[in-house]
Amino acid sequence: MSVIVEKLTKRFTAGGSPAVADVSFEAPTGAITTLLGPSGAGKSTILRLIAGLETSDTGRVLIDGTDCTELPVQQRGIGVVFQSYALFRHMTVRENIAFGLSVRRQSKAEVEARVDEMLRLVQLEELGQRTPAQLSGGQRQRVAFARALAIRPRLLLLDEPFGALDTRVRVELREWLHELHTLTGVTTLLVTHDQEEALEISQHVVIMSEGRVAQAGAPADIYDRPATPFVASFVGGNSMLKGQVREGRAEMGALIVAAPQSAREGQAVQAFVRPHDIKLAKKPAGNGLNGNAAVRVERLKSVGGYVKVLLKLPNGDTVAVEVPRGEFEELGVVEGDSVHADVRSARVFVGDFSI
Ligand SMILES: Nc1ncnc2c1ncn2[C@@H]1O[C@H](COP(=O)(O)OP(=O)(O)OP(=O)(O)O)[C@@H](O)[C@H]1O
Repeated sequence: MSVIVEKLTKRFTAGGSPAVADVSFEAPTGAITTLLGPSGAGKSTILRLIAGLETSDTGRVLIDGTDCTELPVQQRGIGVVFQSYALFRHMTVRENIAFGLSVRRQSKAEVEARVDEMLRLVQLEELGQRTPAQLSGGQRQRVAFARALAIRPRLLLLDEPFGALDTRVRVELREWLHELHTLTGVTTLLVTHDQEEALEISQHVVIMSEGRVAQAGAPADIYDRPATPFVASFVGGNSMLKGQVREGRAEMGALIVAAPQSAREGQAVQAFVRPHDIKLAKKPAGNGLNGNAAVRVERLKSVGGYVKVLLKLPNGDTVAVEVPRGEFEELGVVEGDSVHADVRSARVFVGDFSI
């Protein structure tokens, strides 16, 4: 069941700036689509508009080709999981999962069978008689998924479902959700502000900024070809460098990369460089445009299998580089040293821009 959002606009205060402004996108059938963006970008509001929990000022929501804009929440066939567990505290896990089913007038045996199936699906077969207070945060969230999926929704909406959990559980559950989705195949729309989660888990990403869609596409597309300075600054951990076009090249202090073909002499540029796209060497490499750029190692930080190197350019700009630990040891530099930096690739934007 695909979801098509057409020109949705929502203002919470008359005359104020819209929380969602003329938003259109498609969430493809059977895929996980992520709405990714900073806080206040309008992600949750879009999800609530699709669920029918808010009414839009203008625009339409089509689920599998049917206009659902006016349809009451219960008739949309949607399962929702929020960040806060929203489980009933006085009910057992089984009762929580059965909740939506009982309302649908199914026989007791049918309900019990479906609850068993859901408990197996979320791997909590042993915990059906516990109450939410007797579960860990991760387990509670799995119950919330079981409850949302029990009604056989045609669409699953997830609003920061792992937002309240610690990093380790969050990463585990991300993998778990991926497997769950492979088993169920339910069209899913996930709201997150965590780009790693978005890039890892989804087949389609919609980047939001200030109530609007900044870019939509496959995760690799967005990562490799950010369409605007905002997207480049938000995704990929890029460092941003300012500079100018000179002789067909974008010069940012000591670092130089090829300028886009449309660039004219003297134009301002903004270059976004990913942390693994700078090659460091003790001696000038001489094979890149800027193989001889000497820059200062400002700070070093070892993080697991790689080392984060913060470089300071002669113009005062800083650039973050990630070097695999083995490579770093061969490089043999300490804070305060000078190294030669070669930018292997950068995304360059020319002209007037704002982030
Ligand atoms: N019920 C409401 N009443 C008034 N303003 C609201 C309401 N809900 C959201 N907003 C405003 O709409 C804008 C978008 O909020 P929304 O929660 O959709 O953003 P978000 O991208 O999901 O952010 P977050 O990640 O922080 O949840 C914000 O400026 C927010 O303050």
